[in-house]
Parts: sequence; structure tokens; C-alpha cells
Amino acid sequence: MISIQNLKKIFTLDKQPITAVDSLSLDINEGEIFGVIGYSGAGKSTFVRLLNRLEEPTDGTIFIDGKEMTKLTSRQLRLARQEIGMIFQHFNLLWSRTTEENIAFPLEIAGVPKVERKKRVQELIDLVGLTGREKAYPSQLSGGQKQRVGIARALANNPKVLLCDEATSALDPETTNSILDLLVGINEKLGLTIILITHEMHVIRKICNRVAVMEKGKIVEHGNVLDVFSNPKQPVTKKFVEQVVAEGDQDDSLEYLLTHIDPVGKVLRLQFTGTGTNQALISEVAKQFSVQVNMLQGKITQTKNGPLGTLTVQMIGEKIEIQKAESFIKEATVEVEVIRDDS
Ligand SMILES: Nc1ncnc2c1ncn2[C@@H]1O[C@H](COP(=O)(O)OP(=O)(O)OP(=O)(O)O)[C@@H](O)[C@H]1O
Repeated sequence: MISIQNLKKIFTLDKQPITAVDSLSLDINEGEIFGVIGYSGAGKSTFVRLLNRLEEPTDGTIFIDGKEMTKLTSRQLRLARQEIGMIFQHFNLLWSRTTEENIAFPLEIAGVPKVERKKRVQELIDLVGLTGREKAYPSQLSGGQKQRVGIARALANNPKVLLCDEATSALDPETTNSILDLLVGINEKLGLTIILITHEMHVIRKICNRVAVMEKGKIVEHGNVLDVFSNPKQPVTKKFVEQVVAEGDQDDSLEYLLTHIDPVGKVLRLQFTGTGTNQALISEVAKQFSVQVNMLQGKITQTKNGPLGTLTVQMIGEKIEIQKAESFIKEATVEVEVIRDDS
């Protein structure tokens, strides 16, 4: 759906060049939710604004749905932008217009006749869960409701792509989750390609299929969310991963725990990387084999593609039963590391 080659944006500030996006190349598939994560100043906003040419690229090419965005005339660009919706951190609503008037705005610009417009606005209001709030002004809406108006407005002209610029950063955690659920629902229902930029790992973990990590205008690492976060290579990626799987903290307390448990059985560290496993595994082990499972510590987080994290357990029982249980766990494609063997 989107193909970007060698994209570059250099701003000039006080006669000094600032490279905000640097030789960036990336392909984004149709229908996926693609996350871009990075710290403040990494170039995320500039990157996403280059996609619909809210910023003009200094160099490089951008193809969206087969159209070379960088080559479009201003009239062609206006039409192409109807196929690219965008939502913003601070919503960017028109404060003197009601919910329905805000949503109708892009339809008015596209020249959609009044009767059709009315019908479409009502459909969108129902889709984003704002039924009953049609006549409210933005000042009368909560943050989450304002973002719902922003989403409905972005979807008005049936875009193929939705760009989300820190769309949940101004919202509390609960509202963030409800907006993320709405985005997933829209992605599934409409088959829309979503590009979402954020500095929050939680957002990536919850809804993205793939992720790119940005630093100093470049993509330093990208791939499937589980692959990138179960095996982060760059220091910046490792820092983000620690937000959801704090392994460093765990090693110290494990050392302590190991000196305080009976030296029996086997201590295993199970690494969950999403491939066809779930937390029911442990209860299954306890049911099928004559072993006791003593949970020592763990941190498992759910991603869109399955669980990710580690669990450290002590297996107590006959040596042969422990071996059987260990093989069973390995078959479930969980990585197993023996931390201590007293069996
Ligand atoms: N219009 C502009 N003029 C000059 N420099 C700019 C402009 N817009 C962005 N920059 C610079 O480009 C770099 C990247 O900024 P950008 O806003 O894209 O980063 P970001 O990752 O989105 O960070 P944040 O989340 O803080 O916005 C920064 O050094 C910023 O100061």
C-alpha cells in the first residue's frame, strides 16, 4: 500500500540545517497496523506529515496505493488526500462546529450532496460510538469523545490509509485503550491500512502488527512486533522493550530467590515469544505430569500476535516426570533455559 524510498527532510532553522528524516526506506502492507515508535525529536511527526505532503520532502519518493505522492500536482494532491485520513494528538477540531458539522466538513469540501452527506455523517457517528452526541460542541465532549469525532472526520471520505499522529498521547490510560480498540475494530471492519506514531510501547504492543523504531530521523530497526520486541538489537529498542518486559530488574531478585528456595527439582526460565502458546501451559503441565510447579517470578505481556515475556518456575518431582514436563513445554515452542538443576 505504501512504499517509501530514501525519504529525506531537512529543515533550516537560523540558517542551520536540521535533518528531521534521513534516508528512510520502508514498505507498509495493505490492511496492516504499522507502528512507528521513537523518543521526542526522532522525526516521527515529520515522517508521517511527509506521507500526505503536509511537509514537502527534500528528497526521496513516496508511493501510496500506486500513486507517486511526490509527483502530484496540487489538484491531484487534493484528491489523493481524500484517500488518506489523519488524526492528531490535540484532535484539531473546529470549535464552533458541532460533532455532526465537524464530521460533515470533509464531505462538504469533497462536494458530497446534502442528503448523502447527512446519511454518511450518521453512519460515521454510529461507527465511532457517538450516537446521541451529534449536536454537542467539542468543548462539551471528553478527550476520548473528541478523538472519536477526529476519527469519524478522518474516515468520512472512505480513505484507504489512516495516519495517526500520537492520537492517544493526550488521553488517560482507560480512554487510550478504548480508542485503540476502536482503531482495531475499524481496521478489521474496513480493511484500512493504519500508520500510527507514538512514544508509548503500550500502544505498539496492543494493536500493531509491525513496528519501526526511529532515532535521529532514521529507522534503526523494524519488523514483526514480536520479533523486534523478543529480540531487540538496538539500544533504543531495548529501552522501549524494558517498558513492558523489565528483565534487568528481575535478574537481581531471582538471585535472591534462588538462595531462598529448597535445592530440589529444576529451575527453568520459560521464554514466551507468542508462537502458539498461552498461559494455560503451566496448569496443563501440572495436570498432565506428576510435578509441582512453583512460580518464582515472571512478566508476561500480551501483544496482538500472542504472549511475550518470561516466567521462571521451579519444577519439583521425580526426575523422569520433570524431564517429561520439560519436553512438553519445549513442544509448545516456548524457549526453555535451565537455571538450576537439583533433580
Ligand atoms: N518546522 C520545523 N522547522 C525546523 N525544525 C523542525 C520543524 N519541525 C520539526 N523540526 C525538527 O525536526 C526534528 C524532528 O522533529 P519531529 O517533531 O518530527 O520529531 P518527533 O519524533 O515527532 O518528536 P515529538 O514527538 O516531540 O514531536 C526535531 O529536531 C525538530 O526540532
